[in-house]
Amino acid sequence: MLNYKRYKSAPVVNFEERTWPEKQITKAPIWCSVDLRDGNQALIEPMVVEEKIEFFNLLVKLGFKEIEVGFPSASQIEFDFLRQLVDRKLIPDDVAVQVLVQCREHLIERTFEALEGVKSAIVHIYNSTSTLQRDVVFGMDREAIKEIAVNATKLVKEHAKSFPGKIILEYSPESFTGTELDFALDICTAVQDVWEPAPDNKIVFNLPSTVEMNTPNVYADQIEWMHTHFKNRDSIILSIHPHNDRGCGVASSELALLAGADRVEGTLFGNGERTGNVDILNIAYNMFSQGINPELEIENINEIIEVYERLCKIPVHVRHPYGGKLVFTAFSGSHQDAINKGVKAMHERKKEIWEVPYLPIDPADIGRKYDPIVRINSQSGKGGVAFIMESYFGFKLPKGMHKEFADVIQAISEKQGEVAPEQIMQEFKQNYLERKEPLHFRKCRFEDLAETDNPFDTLVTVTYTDNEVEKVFEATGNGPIDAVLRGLEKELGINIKILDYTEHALGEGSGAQAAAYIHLLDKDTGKTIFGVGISSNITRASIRAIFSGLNRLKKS
Ligand SMILES: CC(=O)SCCNC(=O)CCNC(=O)[C@H](O)C(C)(C)COP(=O)(O)OP(=O)(O)OC[C@H]1O[C@@H](n2cnc3c(N)ncnc32)[C@H](O)[C@@H]1OP(=O)(O)O
Ligand SMILES: CC(C)C(=O)C(=O)O
Ligand SMILES: [Mg+2]
Repeated sequence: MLNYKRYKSAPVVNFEERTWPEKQITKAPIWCSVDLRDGNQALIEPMVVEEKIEFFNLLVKLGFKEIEVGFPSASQIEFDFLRQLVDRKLIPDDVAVQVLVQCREHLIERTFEALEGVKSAIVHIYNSTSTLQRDVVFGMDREAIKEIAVNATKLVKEHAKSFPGKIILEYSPESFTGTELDFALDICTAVQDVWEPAPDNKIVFNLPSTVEMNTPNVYADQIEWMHTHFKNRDSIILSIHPHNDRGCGVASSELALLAGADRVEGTLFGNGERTGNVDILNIAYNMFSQGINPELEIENINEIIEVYERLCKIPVHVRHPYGGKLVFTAFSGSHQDAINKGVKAMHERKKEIWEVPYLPIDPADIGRKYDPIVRINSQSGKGGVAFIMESYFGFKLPKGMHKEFADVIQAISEKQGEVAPEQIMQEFKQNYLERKEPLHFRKCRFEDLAETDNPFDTLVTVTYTDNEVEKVFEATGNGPIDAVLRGLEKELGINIKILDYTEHALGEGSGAQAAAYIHLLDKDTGKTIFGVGISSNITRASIRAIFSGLNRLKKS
């Protein structure tokens, strides 16, 4: 049995004035990527300078205006990376680079050396404020911890005065979620008093869930409490920095945005310490799926995945929201059926708003138009097979035929597992289009009897082979299909009724083929079956469909 008694529940916030449960997200926050710092510091093999540069360029391309580029005082490689960005003029004018540093004098000095030549920088200082870390890491009381933050703020302020570019201060009471709220506010206020921000020169207070310790509603309460208790709130950018220890990083972020946060720090696909930082793409695509502009250029997720996987050397999980290989694919029958109907309804009703069951967004909108929406295995059903036939090959099987053909595919999938679209098409050809034994239609001549005394309007002369023996017959009927069928009934001594007939063009243009589907009833046995034919001539396609159906009847 699990020894759960070793653990205690994290405290909740007694904050009845909360308003976040009533709110809705309506606009994108300020995004700050921490891939090159928090993400990078958690990699088995941290990125080398050239890799960081490629990642930085990707972040710029995606539209990030604030990018934490590293911890330049921590190592030469981190220092050199920032120098490369500056020396190679890789930082666009509208992008602020952010640098992290502990509240320690020599590290702050080294950080400013690294920043030389930067036009706009966010200097991000942090110290841990949680009860646990005050006790076991620092062995200090609240006042001493506060002094660390205040002294560092003074130092940054001194450096900022003589710095030629713009410096914004970001302060993180690290381990905020394990910190008493009154102390978090007290330490932020002390920093605020030293820095003296103003509405046109805001300070960033970043309230991290360094370790996710509770349910997202508790984080939201903590954020709203701070949001409503900060003084001079209009001089503050309230930033969040959720981690994902409980797997709720995205939910925590979304509730924290409702609770008053202005800014989100996170990473692509949630890379970062332990279970990761919050996945910014996930939040952004969630917004997009609700009709909100996420204000990031993320319409080509495949390109993002390619760069991310190559540089971080971490694969995106197949079930990862939006990015995973399987997240837009349905294997199961009822899902496939609903998707098939939903996609059809979208086209037929020319709907502007995307509404397809089981697909929260159109994969094509984020560059995943070649992803299979439907894959066929033994859990699949007739809707899925019909969807493959239409979306891959253009065959709009009549509804009554879905089960007949799905049964053919089901038998195969039960033996071999997944059946690829090409194999489904192959089976369709073998079972319908190329069904030429024992009867093989060769050619047909038509004569119009409309101006004659004949009660029928069409005379056909059909050449076919029966078990490879060539035969010819003449027959009359109302239209070519009726005439051919009457002739075949006589020739073969059978009684056939046409239950249904449909046809459609298979492609654009005059050279396009047509497909004809015929549903036949054998009146003697009561058996029904479909036949399918294709040709550039629709009458020929229909006659082929009759022969296909009769061959299938004979076989069955
Ligand atoms: C939640 C986060 O992700 S925070 C960011 C974490 N990222 C990193 O740490 C990556 C880069 N860090 C490093 O390379 C190193 O830690 C360095 C170079 C910055 C500092 O290295 P060192 O000084 O050798 O070691 P270390 O980080 O262990 O320093 C610990 C000392 O700093 C103190 N300290 C730790 N964090 C802070 C802080 N934010 N502000 C002030 N002091 C701090 C500790 O209490 C400890 O003090 P002690 O020596 O009196 O016990
Ligand atoms: C440096 C801080 C903001 C951090 O990464 C965290 O608390 O997770
Ligand atoms: Mg972090």
